[in-house]
Amino acid sequence: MLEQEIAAEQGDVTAMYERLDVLRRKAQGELGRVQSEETTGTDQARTERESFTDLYSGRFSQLSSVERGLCFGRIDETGGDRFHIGRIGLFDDDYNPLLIDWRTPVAQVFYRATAADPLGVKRRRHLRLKDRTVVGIDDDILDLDALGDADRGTLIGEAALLSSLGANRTGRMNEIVATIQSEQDEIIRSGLPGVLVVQGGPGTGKTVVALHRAAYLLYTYREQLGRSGVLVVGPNSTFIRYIDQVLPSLGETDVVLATISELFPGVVANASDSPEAARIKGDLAMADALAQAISSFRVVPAAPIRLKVGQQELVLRPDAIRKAQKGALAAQEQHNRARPIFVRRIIKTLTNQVVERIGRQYVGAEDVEDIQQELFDEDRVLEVLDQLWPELTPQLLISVLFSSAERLTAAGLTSSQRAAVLRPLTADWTQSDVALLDEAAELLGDTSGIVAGRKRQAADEAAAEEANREYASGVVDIELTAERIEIMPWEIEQFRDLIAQRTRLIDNPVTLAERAASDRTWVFGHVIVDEAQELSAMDWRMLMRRCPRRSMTLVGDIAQTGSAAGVRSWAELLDRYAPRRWRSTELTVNYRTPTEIMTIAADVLAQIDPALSPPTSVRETGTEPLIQTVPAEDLTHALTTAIKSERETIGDGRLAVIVPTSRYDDYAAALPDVAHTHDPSVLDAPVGLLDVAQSKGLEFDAVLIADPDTIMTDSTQGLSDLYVAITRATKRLTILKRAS
Ligand SMILES: Nc1ncnc2c1ncn2[C@@H]1O[C@H](COP(=O)(O)OP(=O)(O)OP(=O)(O)O)[C@@H](O)[C@H]1O
Repeated sequence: MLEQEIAAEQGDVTAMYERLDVLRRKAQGELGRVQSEETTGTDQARTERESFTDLYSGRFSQLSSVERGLCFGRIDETGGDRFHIGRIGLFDDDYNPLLIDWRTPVAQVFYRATAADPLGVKRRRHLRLKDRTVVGIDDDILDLDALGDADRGTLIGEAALLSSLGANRTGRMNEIVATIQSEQDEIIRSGLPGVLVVQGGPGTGKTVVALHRAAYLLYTYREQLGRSGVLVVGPNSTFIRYIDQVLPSLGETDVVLATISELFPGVVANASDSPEAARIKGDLAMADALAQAISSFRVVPAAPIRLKVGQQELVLRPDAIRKAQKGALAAQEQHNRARPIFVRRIIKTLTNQVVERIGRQYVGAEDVEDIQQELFDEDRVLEVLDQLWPELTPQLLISVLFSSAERLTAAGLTSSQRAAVLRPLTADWTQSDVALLDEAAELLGDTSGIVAGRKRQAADEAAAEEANREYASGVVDIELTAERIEIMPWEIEQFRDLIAQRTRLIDNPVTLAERAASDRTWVFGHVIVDEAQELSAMDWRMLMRRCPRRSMTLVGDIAQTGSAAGVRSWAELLDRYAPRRWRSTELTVNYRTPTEIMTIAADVLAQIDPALSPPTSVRETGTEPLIQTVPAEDLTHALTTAIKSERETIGDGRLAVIVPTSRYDDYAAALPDVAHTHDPSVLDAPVGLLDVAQSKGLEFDAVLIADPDTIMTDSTQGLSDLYVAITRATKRLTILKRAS
């Protein structure tokens, strides 16, 4: 019976792969033809060729990325219809569906139907393929009477799920289209508008669900999101590397993946703040402090300023300066934008003095303009203007502010706050500086040089845009009429854009993701934040600017908050930024950490907050965690021995050694043979040495925690840190405690 079923499935699957091969060959053939065609050598001909190349190579790589596990499911409806679900939609020559894309609305029942609520589905079938061969099928009969166990209602395709969860980790996150669970699917397909908060304990799939949601939204709202892109924010660069293959493997590339440290273009924020400095700099009070700091740069001197201009001595009195300042501020513009008003007023005051000296009756309107221009060009005048109202860049403001106790006082910081944040003028940027730079940019506005440059660029771009659109439309029409290209109806607009964009790219070679990443004022169509609990109030202020529509997905776990400046309550955060426009949901099943390890994690969680309960593990491994206490002086030796024995046990799996941040360098020196955090290969290496912050969001087959007591005392969030460390393991956990 089973063999017959497998043989029947094989017939369908073979037909799908044959269709895939046909489409691939077509795309490849078109690509080869376009590339080998002679062009007339003009810019336009080159543009046209590059656009065709992009179209066909994009299609070819999308068709290639779906080779593995092309089809993974089948739905049999009660009405008798049935269809296969897979990574991509495929049709035969008569447009009959061979395979339905997992993101389409029809595919939804595959993930949602449960025994309790079958949604018109009689049977859900999971197919397992090895290369192009069907090697297994696994059926859920969604008939309540037959199943008779309502508790099994939420988990689907257990065999398929459990076999994927038990597999060794590769060091990179994988997509999970074949085994998305019902509670996860609801989140993935939740509508685009508003803020969706996904709270969930460790290993509940928050990250993987957020990434599949990005792929779903880009597919479903392509028109809207294709132009604005999606921003995915993760906790650190190792994590970004860990997830960066998931979206491309789902065929999506219009996504910017970044850490908070990377959100101010041009700034690389590699240094770290002390927890106290991070807390102060992350507090919302910094927004006012920066506004005050900026106003302290606008100076009204106590005594008149005397300026020697040519042969004359001009005088700027404090009350004239005050008046000019007041007048400029009345315009309610940002600091740099209001400066020209101040400058004009001061120049006018000085011009009047010159005119008075000459005698008003001898000076005509043109002479007045000349005098003004001369004053503008006078170095001494510019110097005074810069003292009274300097043009400021965000970088200058923040570096000067944090290196000057006097300016910090003017900004309203207390003496203990000043002591925590004061640093040298040339100190490296830290992660908490980024939101402050962004805030400063908002308060300061562009400098005059940037404004002039932007105006020029906008005018050039508008002219080029118009020409491009016209040209692109012409090319598409000619090509279609001459039947030189085969283009699907839904690709026509995209192709027109591609040509228009390509023409532009001759001067300006950037993709949407690159443009978005390099523009501080870029507005994203959707923003996804992972480990959202770690962001400070100032980080949120910055992120909200990137998404004024408030279409966001925030995934996180308050119990895992490691940052002293992090989120304590989603309601508190979102009632401020998206009142009545946010909704929250929870993931409750832990797919990563087995029951045996979660029992230990649960004890730590109870100490964080007795009201919290850990997610339920789907798996047991039968292997209890090992907890050993060793004398302090033997810790490194015990660690080396444990690493060796764990490596032997897990074979080609991955091992993480998680150590206290304060002792990281000591352990790094003692363990030269394991990959360290800043080593780009840390994810691929068999053993990686990490502290808790760097292990956030990652997972490993085995985890070795050294000196948990120091992890707990290293930070005010020590218990949460330990909870994070314990829950990184998919199979084995060893804890080496230091004897006191
Ligand atoms: N439906 C699923 N099918 C297969 N694997 C899944 C599924 N859901 C989650 N997983 C796997 O479970 C593991 C944990 O998922 P993920 O990292 O997204 O959890 P998380 O909630 O972000 O965890 P943490 O908060 O601890 O970082 C990953 O290996 C993920 O691929």
